[in-house]
Amino acid sequence: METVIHIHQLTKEFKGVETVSSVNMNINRGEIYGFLGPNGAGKTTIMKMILNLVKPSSGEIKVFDQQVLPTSYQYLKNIGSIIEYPEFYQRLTAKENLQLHCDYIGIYEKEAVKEVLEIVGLKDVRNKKIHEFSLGMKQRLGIARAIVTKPEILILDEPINGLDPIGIKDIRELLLLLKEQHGITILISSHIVSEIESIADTIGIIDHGKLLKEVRMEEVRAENMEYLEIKVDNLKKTTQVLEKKLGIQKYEVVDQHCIRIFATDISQSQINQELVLNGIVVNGIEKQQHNLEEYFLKLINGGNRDA
Ligand SMILES: Nc1ncnc2c1ncn2[C@@H]1O[C@H](COP(=O)(O)OP(=O)(O)OP(=O)(O)O)[C@@H](O)[C@H]1O
Repeated sequence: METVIHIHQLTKEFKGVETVSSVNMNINRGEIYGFLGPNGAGKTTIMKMILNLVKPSSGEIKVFDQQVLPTSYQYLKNIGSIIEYPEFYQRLTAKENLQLHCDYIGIYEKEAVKEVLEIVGLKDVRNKKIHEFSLGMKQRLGIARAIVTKPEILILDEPINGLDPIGIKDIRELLLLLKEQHGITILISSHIVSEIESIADTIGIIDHGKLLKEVRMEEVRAENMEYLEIKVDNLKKTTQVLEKKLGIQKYEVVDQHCIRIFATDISQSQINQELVLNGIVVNGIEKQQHNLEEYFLKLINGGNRDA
């Protein structure tokens, strides 16, 4: 897999306070990287450092194998971004706003504006003035502006923030289309897990400036999400049977009568049978799934405990 953004030991201090601490991240070509963390975790600061808007205190950022230096700007032509809220000229139309942007950055490809308006689904409202636009439409126009230069990377800081469920769905579909049909690598931040759970290929979980985990979504699903929940009358005896008779080590005790078993090849009925054979009353056994929200909260709480 080719890494397009490589971040090594990145640290940022503001007035002696570390807001980003020794962060390592790898964003691969063609993927959607979901950058998850509560407000103030340091997501925007990292995105700004990638875009050379904020200078790192230490550490290294490489984009397409080129180290980002305070004087680097050429690489930015290959990155589209929305950091914080996208601003537009309210009295101009969507098309005029994009044309103005193209003039400003020196793109004279006539078709570019038309093309991106079509991609983001704003072709029919291209001649509407921005003050008539909904938040979702403005976000889509922001993405149109970010991709009008045909960048290979798109960096979006909380693009779904404040949108209604339909707006969220629209943006999700748009991002998948940009990834799948246009091969764009996308880094998207959010503080709401469910917003990016379904589209991210990799997630990076950040809290208090530290990257707690970087993991492929398929790994999260396979390893952490599926579990067997068993309700029993005797916890101690159950853990003994699980460990000694069935060789199961990966389990979690929820309470005195409930245990969760993760990543096991042993079938539900086999486990049930063994427990019953050993005189344990099994009041329930069923397959369940953790959602990413729980996984995320667990990591964040664990991170706080360690801090
Ligand atoms: N220019 C600055 N000067 C001082 N402190 C700053 C500056 N920029 C950011 N910070 C601080 O750095 C921390 C991380 O902020 P950042 O905006 O990167 O977080 P975030 O994860 O993007 O959160 P949010 O979702 O709220 O934007 C915050 O405590 C913020 O106050």
